[in-house]
Amino acid sequence: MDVAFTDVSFSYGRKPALANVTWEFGAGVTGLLGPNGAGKTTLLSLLVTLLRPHSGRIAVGGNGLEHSSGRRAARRELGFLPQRFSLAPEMRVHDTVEYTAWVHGLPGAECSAAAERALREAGIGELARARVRTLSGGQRQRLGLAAALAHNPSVVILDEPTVGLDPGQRLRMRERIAAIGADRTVVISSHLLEDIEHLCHRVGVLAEGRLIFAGDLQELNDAIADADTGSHDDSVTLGSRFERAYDVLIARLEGGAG
Ligand SMILES: Nc1ncnc2c1ncn2[C@@H]1O[C@H](COP(=O)(O)OP(=O)(O)OP(=O)(O)O)[C@@H](O)[C@H]1O
Repeated sequence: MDVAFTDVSFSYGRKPALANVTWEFGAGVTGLLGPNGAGKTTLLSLLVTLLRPHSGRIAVGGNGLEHSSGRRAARRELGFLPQRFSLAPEMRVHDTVEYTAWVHGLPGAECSAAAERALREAGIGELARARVRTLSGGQRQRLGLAAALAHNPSVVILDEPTVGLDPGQRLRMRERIAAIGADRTVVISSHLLEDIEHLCHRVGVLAEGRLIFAGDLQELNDAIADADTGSHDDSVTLGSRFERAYDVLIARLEGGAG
């Protein structure tokens, strides 16, 4: 299912957070990169209809979010894992996701099976009977992912899903996201390139509310290599070069765009 932003702007009061963003992506895993404060959460919040653009248009599978009927139709297709979410510690894992499926409007008789499917997809099927309070940080995060998948959405939005995870948990989360992206549209935000370079073939880069790059990973790699050292040294990870080259990259891409 395709997602399209057309000339979208948003401000918090008088403070601009997104300016004239035009960006489209479809099936597979798309990365949204940018430093803290770049506008990633704002862009994702607009996509999941928590915020409304001040100008421009967003469409999910052809449903324009400017109309209430379009927002209703889009919400059925959207699953969201926010950066921060709370869980009821005494609830069991399965019941947590079953409840989320019900909140999303699934018929009561289908919610238990939907929870089982979502937990399997998130890679924590074996924890269905566990109490939430007994889960590790990585397991909690995958429970959040299962909750986002409870109503089997076509578009899955993950806001910094690997923040605070140790390397092993990060890897398991990455594997689940890759599998989920095999037959859905997934967008994942991060301020680090490390996960994105393993997961995404398409990338958008936000800086100070503007989309300064949209393209495939190879194009980004080339732009970073040029900005960083002027050479293409494959022995250094793209992530570490991205960190070093970020300011130069922004200046070059802005220069190129202007
Ligand atoms: N509720 C709010 N009220 C006022 N300003 C806000 C609010 N939320 C975000 N901002 C500002 O809007 C800009 C974009 O913030 P946003 O959270 O979208 O960025 P981000 O890229 O997701 O950053 P982070 O990685 O730190 O979450 C920042 O300058 C931020 O300070």
